[in-house]
Amino acid sequence: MVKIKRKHESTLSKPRKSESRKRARNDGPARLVSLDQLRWSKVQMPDRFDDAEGFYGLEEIDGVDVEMIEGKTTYKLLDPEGRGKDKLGQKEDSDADEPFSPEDGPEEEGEEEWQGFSDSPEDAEEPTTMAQDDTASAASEEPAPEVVDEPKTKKLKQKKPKAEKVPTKTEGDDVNPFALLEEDDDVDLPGWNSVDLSIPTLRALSKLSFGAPTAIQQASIPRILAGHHVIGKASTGSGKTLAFGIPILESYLSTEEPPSDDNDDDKKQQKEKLPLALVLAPTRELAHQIRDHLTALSQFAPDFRITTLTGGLSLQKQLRQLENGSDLIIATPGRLWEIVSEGIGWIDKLRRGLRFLVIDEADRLLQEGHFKEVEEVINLLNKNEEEDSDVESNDDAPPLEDLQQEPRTGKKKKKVAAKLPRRQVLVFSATFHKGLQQKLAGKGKKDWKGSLGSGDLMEQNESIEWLLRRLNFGNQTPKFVDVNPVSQMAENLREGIVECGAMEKDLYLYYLLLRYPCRTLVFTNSISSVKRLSPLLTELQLPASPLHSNMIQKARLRNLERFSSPSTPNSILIATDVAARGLDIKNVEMVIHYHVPRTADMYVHRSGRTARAADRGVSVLLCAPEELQGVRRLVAKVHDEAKAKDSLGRYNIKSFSVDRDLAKRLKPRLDLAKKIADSTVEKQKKSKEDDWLKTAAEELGVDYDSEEFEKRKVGKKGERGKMKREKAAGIGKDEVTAMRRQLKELLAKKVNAGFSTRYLTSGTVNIAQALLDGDKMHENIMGVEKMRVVDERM
Ligand SMILES: Nc1ncnc2c1ncn2[C@@H]1O[C@H](COP(=O)(O)OP(=O)(O)OP(=O)(O)O)[C@@H](O)[C@H]1O
Repeated sequence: MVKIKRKHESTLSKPRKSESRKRARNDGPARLVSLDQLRWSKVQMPDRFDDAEGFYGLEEIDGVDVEMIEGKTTYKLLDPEGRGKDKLGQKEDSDADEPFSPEDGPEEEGEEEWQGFSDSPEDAEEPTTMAQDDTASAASEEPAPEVVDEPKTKKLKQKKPKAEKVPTKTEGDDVNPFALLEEDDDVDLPGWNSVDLSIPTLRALSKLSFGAPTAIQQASIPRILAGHHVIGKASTGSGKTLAFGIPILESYLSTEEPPSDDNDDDKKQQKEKLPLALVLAPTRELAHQIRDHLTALSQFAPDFRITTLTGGLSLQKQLRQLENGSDLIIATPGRLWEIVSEGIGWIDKLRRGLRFLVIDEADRLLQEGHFKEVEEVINLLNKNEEEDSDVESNDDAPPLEDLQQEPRTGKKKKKVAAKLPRRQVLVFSATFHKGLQQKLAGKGKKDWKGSLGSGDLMEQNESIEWLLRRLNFGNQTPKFVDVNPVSQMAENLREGIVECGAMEKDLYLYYLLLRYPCRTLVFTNSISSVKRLSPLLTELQLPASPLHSNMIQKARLRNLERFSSPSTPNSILIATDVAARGLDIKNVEMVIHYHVPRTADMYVHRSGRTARAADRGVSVLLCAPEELQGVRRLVAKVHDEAKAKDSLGRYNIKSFSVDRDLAKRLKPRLDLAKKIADSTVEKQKKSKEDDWLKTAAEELGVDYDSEEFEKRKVGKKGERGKMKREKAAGIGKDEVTAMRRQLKELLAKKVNAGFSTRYLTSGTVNIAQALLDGDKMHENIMGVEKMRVVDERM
């Protein structure tokens, strides 16, 4: 069998569908046909194949045998099981773009790979149809940027009843029409009355026990539903994901059309599955978390399909999910760029389909190598958009507060908006630098657009201003919604420092983890510190796992899962800033900054992994004396300075009290554990290095002499460090076993001599209070559960 390609010529017109179908019905499984009778399909060129050199218009055909009969070339259509009758002229919905599906057609190269791997439940998603709506929700055009400093409590118009999602594959014709009405009665969420939502969304919110919107949700959702671009700022853990997730789901529900019996091919073509929304997230973990969050939100919209596109997991599988149809795509910029730059037709589909572009953790998206990819993706989406980015104007449009969502009737809505953007851009973060905030709030001298200027991009590559300039807001000024204009920190967070020498950080970290056992996230500034601390704490029998960007993706996700598991309430995650943004892990009670964060924003985001939603939490900075001034400055930036300064004008960050005697008694354990951990790490490193060098030497055909190599390395890394590493790596197996035995004995001995357990009480522990009040509060800080740990190890 061959695959034939031909260059498109108008004379080689394809047979009309009805004609070819007729022929198919009359013919047998394998037939001789003329060239024009074959079902040619257009060869799709990669999206980024800019200079096609005449290749556009190329057509191809599969499943054809070529035979020479009496000097003439004849084409024989292969149809092994006679099923080609349908295939010849009539495409089936599920394989709309493929001449033969892998199941139906002859085996093709690469088919196995295409079947994908099943390492995630996403595989199970089934394709369904989705109708697109060209109109956006109603809104008025307001020239000045609207700023919402306080959450608006003003009630919008009374909620109108909405049509329930039309049942599709799981619910048959014999569904009890009253069942859905009965279920509606279950939704009693008066807290959400101010936001006009459909029944499936309300039911999910009720199931999730979200009785009322958070401030950012209350302020943003009506504006997004009304069709505006929104830039949203709210503290960490305040529910920003649903602030954009709810309007996306509402938009989907309002445009979803009931399945029709219509078999007409052309109409089916019109119902092409296009993605409705794209969320860009800076890290893979965050992308997966957003998916989980929005999957829970859309649990009563079973046909709402979410696809995550993240690096480290199978590209083929993600592509297959995209092909199956996706309403919402959640992507990291790298993987998205990989797909759109090499894939076929995706840029076009995104351009035509997207009604929402969400930039989550906007400022971070521009850091750490994402800059170029974000720029490219935005440029591609913007292409050809500038001219037609707004829908028609309607000067009579009502003001925002009077706007009301159309009832979810499942039918297309009336176009009543004034210059509504065709695609809404939603930008969210907990941190926007103060200058920009002022500009967005219209308090600066220039308006936000004018002031962004056109400076050197490379100088501004970490600036959200650059991003805002690049995003296509069309003629609409985005609404800036800021629900915490003064302090950037979460309300229930207690912050403080533990002062210690730079070389004592390991000791005080161990002290804190042992003294206040709870789910704790420890942040460091480097991967090497994560790699060192994680085995060290493991040797000390603490449940610690590492997380950094050099780990393979599956290990990253596994460690996160382990850290979040309810069965390990005192788990510890040692992480770089890859875990600083967006991660929403239940019951993280303490965040420890082993290294002082490099920026104030990073301090906000790291600390924001605790004290989320209504929970409380504590953020502890391990701070060497020489770091103190910098820390004061850093912390001052994220608080209301006027209130936070002491009489000397310094930001008054609390010093947590620690029992230094007790800490000192922990030192022998720590020193021994360090020796063991260092030896293991160095041995692993050496063996990896040796392996790598041996392989490289083999490939180059040279001899590898590890001693010779070491000699050369010394000059670079320093004699002392080298000797230390060598010593650690040189510790024999027996010695390590002996040290482990010794450590076990030390860990079994109590070090809290003089510390009476009779005061220990059960109940909830307020670690922040305990840290603030110091050791006199021992009796209040450790519950029975915690006492068990303390008894064993202190
Ligand atoms: N209306 C609500 N009522 C109660 N809890 C909510 C509500 N909305 C969201 N939450 C919960 O609040 C927590 C934080 O939400 P989310 O992760 O969206 O915060 P965020 O503002 O995006 O935080 P970050 O800035 O750290 O990314 C989640 O556990 C979420 O389930």
